Amino acid sequence: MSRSLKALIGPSILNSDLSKLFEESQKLMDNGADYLHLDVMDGHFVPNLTFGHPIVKCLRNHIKDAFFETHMMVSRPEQWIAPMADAGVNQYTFHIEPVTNVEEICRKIKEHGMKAGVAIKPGTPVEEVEEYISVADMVLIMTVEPGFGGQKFMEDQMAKVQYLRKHYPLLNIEVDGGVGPSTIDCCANAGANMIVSGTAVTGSKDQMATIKLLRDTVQTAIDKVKNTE
Ligand SMILES: O=C(CO)[C@H](O)[C@H](O)COP(=O)(O)O
Ligand SMILES: [Fe+2]
Repeated sequence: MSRSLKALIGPSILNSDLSKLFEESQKLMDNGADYLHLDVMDGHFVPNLTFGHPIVKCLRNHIKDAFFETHMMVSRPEQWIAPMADAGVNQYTFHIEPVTNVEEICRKIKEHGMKAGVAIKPGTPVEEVEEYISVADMVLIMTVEPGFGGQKFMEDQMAKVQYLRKHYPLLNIEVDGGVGPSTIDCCANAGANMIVSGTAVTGSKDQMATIKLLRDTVQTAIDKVKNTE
């Protein structure tokens, strides 16, 4: 049986009311999110702080069945693998920029029962992440400088997505930053299938409709390519 790509929407709770992390997260799942994208920042790799594994573990105690992806914007990704696995994380996505042992980190993530995602910032060439595709489960192309929610989508990053999709038809490619109804066509047509959307979803009056619009747009683009093969 051939494997096929699926459109998946993972809202980011970064810009929501974090004092209500559980309620906000549950609401997103109830409104049709496929997974939750949890932005972890260490104040060193990026100039901002969010939360770490103790909070993720508390969230997991209240939300048993959602797929949790942690987007690790940290200088020492290796340090947090075991605690995040213990916190119930399903996918550990880290930036390749601050480390030299990407393969080893991916191996360790998998040994801890999680999927491994490799991420690049806008200034990092796509070739630098391409060499790790065989050891990773997903590639994240950032469409803003990591660190803050609510920034403007960087359309020029779509060339990286197009390149990866052309050469790796079944690769899970995620985009993150400034993605919403006004930029989703761009992402879908370039070939992204995993969509992180923060402000556009959490700030929307109708979360369910917004999540559906994002998913339908991406799935339609995937099906179109499938039908021309
Ligand atoms: O990783 C991130 C920022 O570093 C966030 O996931 C991202 O910015 C999502 O928020 P928005 O859709 O509002 O841009
Ligand atoms: Fe993120």
